[in-house]
Amino acid sequence: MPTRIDMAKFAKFCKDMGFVYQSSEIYGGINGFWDYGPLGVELKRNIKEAWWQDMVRNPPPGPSGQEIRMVGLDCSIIMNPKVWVASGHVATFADPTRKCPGCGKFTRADQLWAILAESDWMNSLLQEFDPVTGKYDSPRLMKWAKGKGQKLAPNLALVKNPEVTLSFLATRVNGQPEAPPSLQEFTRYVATEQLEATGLQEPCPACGAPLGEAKQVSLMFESHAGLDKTEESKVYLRPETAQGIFANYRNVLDSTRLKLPFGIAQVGKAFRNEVTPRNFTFRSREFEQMEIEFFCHPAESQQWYEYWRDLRKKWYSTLGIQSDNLKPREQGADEVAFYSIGTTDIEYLFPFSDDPQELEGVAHRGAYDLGQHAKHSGMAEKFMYFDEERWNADSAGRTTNSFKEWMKTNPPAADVEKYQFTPHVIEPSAGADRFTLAVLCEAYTEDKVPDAKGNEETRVVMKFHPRLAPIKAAIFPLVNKDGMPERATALYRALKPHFNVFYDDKGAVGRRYRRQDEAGTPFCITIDGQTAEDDTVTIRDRDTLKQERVKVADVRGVIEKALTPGV
Ligand SMILES: Nc1ncnc2c1ncn2[C@@H]1O[C@H](COP(=O)(O)OP(=O)(O)OP(=O)(O)O)[C@@H](O)[C@H]1O
Repeated sequence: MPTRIDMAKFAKFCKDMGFVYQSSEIYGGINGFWDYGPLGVELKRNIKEAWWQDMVRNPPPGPSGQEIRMVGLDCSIIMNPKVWVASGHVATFADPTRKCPGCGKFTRADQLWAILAESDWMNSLLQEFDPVTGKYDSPRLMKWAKGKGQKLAPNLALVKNPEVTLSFLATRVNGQPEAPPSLQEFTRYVATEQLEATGLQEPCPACGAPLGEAKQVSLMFESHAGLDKTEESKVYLRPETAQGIFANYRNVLDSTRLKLPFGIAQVGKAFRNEVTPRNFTFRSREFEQMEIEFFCHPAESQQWYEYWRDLRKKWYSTLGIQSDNLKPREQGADEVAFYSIGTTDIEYLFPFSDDPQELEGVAHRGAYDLGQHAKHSGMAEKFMYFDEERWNADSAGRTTNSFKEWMKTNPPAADVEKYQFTPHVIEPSAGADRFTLAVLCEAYTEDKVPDAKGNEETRVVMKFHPRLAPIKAAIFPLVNKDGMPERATALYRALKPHFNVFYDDKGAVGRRYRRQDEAGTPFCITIDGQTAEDDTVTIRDRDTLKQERVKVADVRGVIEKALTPGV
């Protein structure tokens, strides 16, 4: 089984440091909602700003070296509900869900095994199981079944029929000559045996009672606009930012006079009434998306799909995500949406799961979305694109320069589609919170460093890419005398307009370094006795621990260099 991070422990670290807090914690919290603390808000802002800078303001050239034209939008969260009828969300944005007749809790049916693997009773059971050898000790599991198991999941097969379940596990787990089973497989063995031995349904993750049948349940959050709470006043909180872009496609074309291909980007909140919010912020009910709809000629759409798919994967690596942990996966025919010509999920190996999980989907959506809005709005002509440049360029051998006149000659449909068509759309759709979580997981490192006396000590260091680091530099006067605080304050004030910097004069310098390591600050700048003599300071690198003497006037340049985008 892969090494797993204890998400409860990790969430506590994130809380203690001020990265992420549970929403409304003083009232017991609310499932699926999170707040970002002082460090977290800077981290997430840096992520969104890096995305905007690299994808919207300065995307790399296209497949033939051409400039990429991108603009932004900021749409309302509540839109005319007809948008969501046209997009298909009202009818089909739902997940298969199973209700537990025992405790009344709902579970997402298509993720049941993964959810079961994370349940309290499974985690308690795992403590009796040796994940390194993949073996278990039958008497320990028997003791669990008769003790903790009775309390946590009295209906579980292992609790009801421990002898039968254990003999089954002996053949399937200990008897397995190949690799040890994954956590989900192990869970499945426990529950499969339950099915075979007792004829019960799969167990509820919360209480172990047999679950009911799967039913589709809508994920749309509903509200009402206006004081009358009627069917007519019903509105939805947007479940994605994309539809605001499609609904404004014509407005953007008219106000910017952009020509294909071009992209429209939006960053904003989305809401999904997820059946089983889980894995810290990974699956929340309120989250932020960073979405691009890239409109292009149908004949060129495949190359644009490949451009965005490759670029988006590369972007994560340039921000410090190790390539080995990034797993782009082309969706299979069984999972891809019916209108999609191709979809690649860029997945990340989060430490809470043995399977990679989606960070972003890059979808070739064909003409589906614009086609739907053309149909439902009754304004089909607004969604057709006339490619004037191509029409003018292809004038050779034509008797008229007027497209209207030419249409009267009944040209073949394939010829017409060269000039007038519904654009195809490539959609790279990323989650700002999911990437923030990936960045937090990837950055979290425990290493050994020498303490003040030269002894080895364990430090926690958040190895954020400098562009994403919440604090770029911390400034320390070595001691609070001999003019050092004044010089340190002057440097702090000089850097503050440019970067998020932090001034700390409390405690031993070693302690101050540790605090900044935990916050992921790439540079610690110390003003010491020598500063008064030659106007230099030391800059300590968070990762290498190397200290360099640098002229005060050069400090800003050192930080700026580390923040240069690298896509
Ligand atoms: N509940 C959620 N919490 C946090 N981020 C989310 C959530 N749902 C979607 N996202 C983010 O929005 C992106 C685009 O949304 P999309 O509709 O493609 O997700 P999805 O395929 O439904 O995701 P999943 O399969 O994980 O439910 C996802 O890749 C993810 O980063």
